[in-house]
Amino acid sequence: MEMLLSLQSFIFISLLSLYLYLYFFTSYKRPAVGFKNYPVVGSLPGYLRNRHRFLDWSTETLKHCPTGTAIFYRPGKIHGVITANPANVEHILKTNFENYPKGQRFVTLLEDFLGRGIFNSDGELWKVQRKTASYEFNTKSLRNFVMDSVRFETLSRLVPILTKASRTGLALDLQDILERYAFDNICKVAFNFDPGCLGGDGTAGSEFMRAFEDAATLSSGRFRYAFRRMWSVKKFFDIGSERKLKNSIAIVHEFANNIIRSRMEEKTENMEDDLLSRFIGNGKNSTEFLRDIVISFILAGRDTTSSALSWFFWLLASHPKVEQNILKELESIRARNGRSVGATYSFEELRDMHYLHAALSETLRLYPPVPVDSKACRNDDVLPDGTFVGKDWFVTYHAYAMGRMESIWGENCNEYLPERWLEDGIYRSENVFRFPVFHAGPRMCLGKDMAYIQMKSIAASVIERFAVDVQHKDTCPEKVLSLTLRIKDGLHVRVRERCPGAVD
Ligand code: HEM
Repeated sequence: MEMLLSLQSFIFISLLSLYLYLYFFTSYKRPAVGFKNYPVVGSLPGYLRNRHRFLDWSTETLKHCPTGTAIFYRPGKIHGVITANPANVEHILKTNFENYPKGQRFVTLLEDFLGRGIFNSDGELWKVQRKTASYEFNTKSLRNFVMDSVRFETLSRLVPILTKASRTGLALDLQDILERYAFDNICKVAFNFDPGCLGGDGTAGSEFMRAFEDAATLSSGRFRYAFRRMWSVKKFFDIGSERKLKNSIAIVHEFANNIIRSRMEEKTENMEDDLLSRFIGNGKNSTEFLRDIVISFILAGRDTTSSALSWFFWLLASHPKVEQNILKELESIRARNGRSVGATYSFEELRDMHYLHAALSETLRLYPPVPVDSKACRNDDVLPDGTFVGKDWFVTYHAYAMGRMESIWGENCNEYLPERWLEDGIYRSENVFRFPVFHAGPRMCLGKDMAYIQMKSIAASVIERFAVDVQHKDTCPEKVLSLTLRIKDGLHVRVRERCPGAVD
């Protein structure tokens, strides 16, 4: 009898252990790994159900994949691969760079707008532009030009607008203001033209800015058609969004052509420090070539910094301790150099803002302006994590998901914690393949330093003068994914002056 009982207990305990093992350590009850592949329709149903929250849906999916890589299926065949694995990112962006160009599809979809500018070309055409541009981006004179332009836009436009709003109690869309700021600034740097979209009279530039925005949004919309060639049918019949795109592009191109032509007619000694003047150089390049370059730069520098700063001000609103630390850092830099609020910061002073640099990088980690970036695979390949990639598949690295991976950032990966970037108070940069927010390898962002100068100048000037009260600060705003990651419906704020007596 006793033996029977102990046999029963043994069987019971064994079954219980098996059940617990299956429950906790196997895929039982867990979501399927990777994007679900349905017969005939591939991963499309999941994509269509989650299109409005694509970034979070794909992040959840990648988190459950053993190597952070998932295959995406088109009806009937494999479409491509999405990865959040740093070793794969290094392979795609650097080690096997030649095998992962932008590719024909990307280039074709953006060609009407961007031509073959640096942002939209591969091979030799890209190399030539990259060589000249990287040389120019490293010159001190360009840096000074950027500093002057940022100083003017901040003191003459941004601060007065916020001061007025604080005195009248007016609510503002801070994202819109930051986008206008960035557009003015990048036009100045690209071809020394001030569109005056933020607080200027704006007549010359407003139409250009609107047309540019439409052209960028409608061109990126071509990537999202469920039927891939639908846009070319609409283009052929000149209807709907394609008709609007054609008109917007015509405005942008005419505007840029006029500036370029008149600049080319000027004598060389009148040349300015802007990028166009530098590219005109020996006078051998055609108007069209120069136009494509300038438009690529405006596109690259336009919405990226404004996107980062919009998310930064939203995060800051619910992290008062971070705001205090930034204020303390600014105070100590001012005290050290005997300057009062209102005097602008020099390049060296901006460089010394380690905590602010960390707070901005931490924002970029959680809300990268370019959250996903795709390449085309030229020849069959195997990624370092063992994933096979076929010729003509797309390969996407997911910077947004990477910022949320425990394997990269640890258990507190979802927290906003600028301190993770600091060692003894000094900013410590992260490996670019774990933090590919500015891309990496030969095609790494050329405007990174310029972006930090601009972001730090704006953040410092605003924070030390104004308290920014964000409406609904405790709810994460809805995201919109066009070419960059924006806040849907803008960032609505009221501002209060901190020190009305500051020198302006
Ligand atoms: C926070 C701000 C910024 C972020 C996060 C950012 C990020 C990026 C990323 C991810 C790419 C690669 C895109 C691709 O695959 O083609 C890129 C390329 C580029 N960026 Fe930025 N960018 C920023 C600001 C700027 C600014 C202010 C400029 C100034 C003009 C700029 C100029 C460029 C250029 C020219 C390229 C193309 C490089 C090439 O293809 O060789 N970026 N950037």
